[in-house]
Amino acid sequence: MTRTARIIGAPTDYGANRRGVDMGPSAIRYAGLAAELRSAGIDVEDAGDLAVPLADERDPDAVEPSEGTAKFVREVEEVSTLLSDAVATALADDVTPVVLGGDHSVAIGSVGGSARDADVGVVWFDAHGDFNTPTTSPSGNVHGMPLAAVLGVGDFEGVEWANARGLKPENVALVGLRDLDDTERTVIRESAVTAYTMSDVDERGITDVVDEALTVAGDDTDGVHVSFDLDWLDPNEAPGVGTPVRGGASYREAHSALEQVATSGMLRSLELVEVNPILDQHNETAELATELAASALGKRIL
Ligand SMILES: NC(=[NH2+])NCCC[C@H](N)C(=O)O
Ligand SMILES: [Mn+2]
Repeated sequence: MTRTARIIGAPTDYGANRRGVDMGPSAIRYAGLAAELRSAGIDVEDAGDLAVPLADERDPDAVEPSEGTAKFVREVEEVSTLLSDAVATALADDVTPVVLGGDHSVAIGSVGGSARDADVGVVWFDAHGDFNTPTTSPSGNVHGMPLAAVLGVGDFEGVEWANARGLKPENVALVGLRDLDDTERTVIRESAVTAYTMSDVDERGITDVVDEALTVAGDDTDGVHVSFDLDWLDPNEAPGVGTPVRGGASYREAHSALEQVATSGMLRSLELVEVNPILDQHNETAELATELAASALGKRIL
């Protein structure tokens, strides 16, 4: 059966410190996402963009002290709720949600929607752990917190709009970490999630690591959500991201990892986040996102 992908744009940058990721969905569409997916034999629908509160009016000083150090948490809640509904609706319609960020805080909505009516595992490709809580975060930026949010860790315990119903930490695998904050490192160690650093990738090779990550995420679940932060790649490959870290995945490793995702047959929902067109060079990071989405959805060379 042909897979149908439904593109859902989440043009928000409320979770990031640098402006510009709100233009990610536009840049990825302009790079030819729909055509690329169709050429791979995938049917495509485009649900357009979510109505994100106007970012031009944002004022960090408007953040309530009672909201701790999580900046724009009310706006993030609003976007998460909209996105969670859109993702859950796509799955109910039997199509595969392909969410375009936006900063990585959008994962709160995508994982929430994907795990609303099913048990879901998550494979998280990222340079960072995104496991801070408002208390541990050095920046206050919610894009460094989405995994803690969906898992209900720390301050996020019992926060209904943030916690993903059908997700257990035992089914979460982080792949390719190379930049953790000190407290975040402790929180990850204490959690039941499985984390693979870039050193694990160096030692074991990408195939072995992703194979194990998919086993973790797929163990006794109804499917896997793939959260793909473009900053997982080396900045030489993906310069258009707000928080680049040297020593990332290569172009081939990224394709190979996502081809494995497709081959596993477990992909339930996908998101591509943190593309920042302002920092990009000639839209190459958006083009890369487009290609990688096709690999995750089953595009093959032969
Ligand atoms: N999705 C991302 N780009 N996250 C970057 C997080 C950076 C840092 N750990 C923070 O909490 O602020
Ligand atoms: Mn991230």
